[in-house]
Amino acid sequence: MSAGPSRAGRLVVVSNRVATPRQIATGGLASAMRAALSERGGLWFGWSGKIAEKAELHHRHEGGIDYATLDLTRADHDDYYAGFANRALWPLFHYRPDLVDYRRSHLEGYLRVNRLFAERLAAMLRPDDTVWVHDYHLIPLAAMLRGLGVRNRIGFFLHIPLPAAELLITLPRHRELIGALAAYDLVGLHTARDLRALETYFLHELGGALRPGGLLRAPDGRTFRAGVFPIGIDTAAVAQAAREAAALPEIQQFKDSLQGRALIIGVDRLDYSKGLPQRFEAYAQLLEREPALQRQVSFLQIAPPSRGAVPEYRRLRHELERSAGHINGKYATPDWAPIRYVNQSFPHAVLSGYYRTARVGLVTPLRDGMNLVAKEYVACQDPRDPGVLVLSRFAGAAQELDGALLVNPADTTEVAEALARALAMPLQERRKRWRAMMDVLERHDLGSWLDAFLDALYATHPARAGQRGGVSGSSQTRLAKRPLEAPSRRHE
Ligand SMILES: O=P(O)(O)OC[C@H]1O[C@H](O[C@H]2O[C@H](CO)[C@@H](O)[C@H](O)[C@H]2O)[C@H](O)[C@@H](O)[C@@H]1O
Ligand SMILES: O=c1ccn([C@@H]2O[C@H](COP(=O)(O)OP(=O)(O)O)[C@@H](O)[C@H]2O)c(=O)[nH]1
Repeated sequence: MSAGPSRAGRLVVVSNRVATPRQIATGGLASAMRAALSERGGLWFGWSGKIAEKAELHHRHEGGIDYATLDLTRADHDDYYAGFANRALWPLFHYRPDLVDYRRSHLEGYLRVNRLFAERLAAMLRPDDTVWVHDYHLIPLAAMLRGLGVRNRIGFFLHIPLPAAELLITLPRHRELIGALAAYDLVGLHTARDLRALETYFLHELGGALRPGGLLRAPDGRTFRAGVFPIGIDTAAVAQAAREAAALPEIQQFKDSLQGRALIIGVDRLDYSKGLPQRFEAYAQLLEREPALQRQVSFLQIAPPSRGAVPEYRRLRHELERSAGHINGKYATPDWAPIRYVNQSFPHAVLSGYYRTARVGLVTPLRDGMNLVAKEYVACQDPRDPGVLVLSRFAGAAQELDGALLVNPADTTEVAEALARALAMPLQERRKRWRAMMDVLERHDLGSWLDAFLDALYATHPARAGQRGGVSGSSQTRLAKRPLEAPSRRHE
């Protein structure tokens, strides 16, 4: 626990995805915030995950956390979540402008839901609450809260990459959207590259200024702090779970099924940002280049379906089914299947056993904000006989885990070579690389991430009323009102 600035009042976390204690949290944000809040208590506000006739608010208290979750109507879900958030912001921020499907009706829905969140949340806030908003679904939330008169400290954390300004400017109305970040007191990002992108954008696109001490100044005079806070995992707890997992019957059975073969593991939501088709191709190349490895290795890819309402995700699912079928058809023998491709999610207790069993953790996203799977894989290893992490240089985690074999995921030959090297790596080198990574994970765990962000947030002065161009002014009004006044065109 930090000895930083005083933390009086309640912590209110706001995120689109909320994970209650009994759900499997497939997604790093939900895993991390659940761990964070269960330690400190507080209120978690967000989408209930349900679609209903009207936006009803549900309250419950469980595991020391107060949950307030809101249902979404079908139209709100489709425009805000499956639409603007996941067909415009997600692909653009992951450097896939080719996949952006921008529609004005989606942006309107996005703003409508942000306003709904702001109104419902404002009614629940106490004067000394500190609000922590998460991710790209809710960028304009603080601007809208300020417009409703909320003066509390409000922080924001972006869990995904922030792309270079050249890409951001392709988003219609980017100035109002990205400019709305100035309504927060603190904006946190995973890497220095993301922070550079934010500073460059504010400087060159918005005409703002950089001020000493990590302060950014918007053209209307508002200032806010921005900083790099790489998210961590609960390293000690994850390592402990992995030690205990060996006793689970499903892990025993799984190990038996390998019949002594070396395991390569991948664990990812079924998302095009994770580079799965390229990963399958790299594995096929490995089998082709190193025939001696055939029947000696097994690749387990866990890929729980994600965002099935978005067509690009459905297409990816079909593509991977074809690819896994093709590779198995080409190389399998009656008693060996090269790929075990599983569209199912597993609780952390079981996953940690799979991670520990694997000789290689294969984490090759084309872009990723952080990638907690990479960190979990390392934390789950047996220190006496650790596996090797093969990691994309485009995951935020690569900035910290330099004991991994770093690869360009688009270069499938390079990935195949890294796999061969990982499988053949002597014990001494494996130990050295693992120790270097584990040191980082022990020093910068989930608790220290929370402390660092919250200390920085509590150290800000939420004297919003005194600032020129308060958010109840220009940018909030433009953002919230104009699209809602535009005629609703559902099928552009
Ligand atoms: O809520 P979903 O649409 O089901 O998606 C799951 C989450 O995916 C993204 O996670 C990100 O956060 C991780 C933790 O910081 C990070 O390691 C990872 O690189 C990111 O992709 C998304 O940002 C979350 O909002 C989603 O809940
Ligand atoms: O079957 C699964 C698959 C994934 N996860 C968790 O989902 C998170 C994925 O986070 P990551 O940052 O790697 O990527 P994201 O899905 O958030 O983009 C990790 O904590 C995984 O352990 C899980 O609990 N069960």
